[in-house]
Amino acid sequence: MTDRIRIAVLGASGYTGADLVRLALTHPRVEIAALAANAKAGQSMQAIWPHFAPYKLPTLVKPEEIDFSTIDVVFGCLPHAASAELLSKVEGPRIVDLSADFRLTDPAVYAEWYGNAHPAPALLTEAVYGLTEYARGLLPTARIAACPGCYPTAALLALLPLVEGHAVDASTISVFAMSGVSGAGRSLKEANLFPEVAEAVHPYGIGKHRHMPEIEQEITRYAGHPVRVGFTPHLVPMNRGELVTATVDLAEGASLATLRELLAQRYDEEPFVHLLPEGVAPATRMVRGSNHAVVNVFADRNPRRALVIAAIDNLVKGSSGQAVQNMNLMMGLGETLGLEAAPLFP
Ligand SMILES: NC(=O)C1=CN([C@@H]2O[C@H](COP(=O)(O)OP(=O)(O)OC[C@H]3O[C@@H](n4cnc5c(N)ncnc54)[C@H](OP(=O)(O)O)[C@@H]3O)[C@@H](O)[C@H]2O)C=CC1
Ligand SMILES: CC(=O)N[C@@H](CCC(=O)OP(=O)(O)O)C(=O)O
Repeated sequence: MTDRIRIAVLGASGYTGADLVRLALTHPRVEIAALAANAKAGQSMQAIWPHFAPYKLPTLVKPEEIDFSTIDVVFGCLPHAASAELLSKVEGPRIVDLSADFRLTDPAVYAEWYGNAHPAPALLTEAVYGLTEYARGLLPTARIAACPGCYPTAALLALLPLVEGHAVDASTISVFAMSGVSGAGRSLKEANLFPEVAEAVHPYGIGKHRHMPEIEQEITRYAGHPVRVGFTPHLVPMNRGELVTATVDLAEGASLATLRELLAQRYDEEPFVHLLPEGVAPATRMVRGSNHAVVNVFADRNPRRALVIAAIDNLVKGSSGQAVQNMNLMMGLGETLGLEAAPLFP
């Protein structure tokens, strides 16, 4: 009997799957028991990921070839819809899903924004929205952790303390966001080729990005009334990293100092979320390759408004790192295990 948690990673040939494997390799309590892919099943990890050459890893198989009765935790690093479809057949192990399939509590909202009926609506009640810092009480007993999208992770970490503290008018939130190209996954898309993304910034999903209902769902939960948010993502020519700048009106009686105090109170004890010193702007370079998030608040030219900025690595705190953090809590392990690596700089 091993004291190691046996994990299976579905989608290990994709970007989040690979970063999950990278983190799992140095996690003191994890054994990588099975790795799955789709088209790349049958290949070795080293064949498709040269950076894993020094490591011994299981060969990629199809998900249905895995004996899930030998697995403790399954990570779903799969496209939405395929994820819920496959995970609905997995019985026994705890599930940490990185796709969007279990984030939205209302399957009708999911269908509206994702363009397909939810493949497993009955499982939604078993899922906890896994923004770790706000889900600690629920994760130990949850069967499914629905890891937030990368943009919602950054936006919510910046905004929830202020919304929870009623220091801002949540109905005025507008989020300008930027992501590195790995955020779009590893599949070949013309729009993500080097000549298309290099030396350019592309806004996309303008006025209708699928992370809007996700951010709104969580802001609404903490505001206590329905909220609509503005959200405009941009693709920027870097591999990994994500930065969000939220503009918001101050609530009556609140000041910039109130916002700073709320962020300080909420994050002072957090291992992975940090309020930077006054005047220091969050930047993606500060968190690259790590599970850390950095946030800060600034005065706007309009004295009734404020700017809240957050930076994360989309492949770590924005996906695989947060997924490991959630697994640690689900399995009763120390929350920071396997996630202590400092950011890579420069
Ligand atoms: N990239 C990011 O920054 C973030 C991504 N996410 C979410 O995480 C999930 C994975 O994203 P990412 O790693 O970027 O995606 P990739 O496109 O890089 O990888 C997708 C993976 O899923 C596998 N796959 C695709 N279809 C099937 C199927 N029908 N059956 C089994 N395996 C399948 C692919 O296998 P093969 O290579 O063999 O085709 C590949 O391993 C997505 O839902 C994404 O939205 C969440 C937060 C951040
Ligand atoms: C740059 C880029 O394309 N990013 C992705 C978001 C990645 C992510 O977090 O998406 P999920 O909700 O699928 O998990 C997008 O805008 O759709």
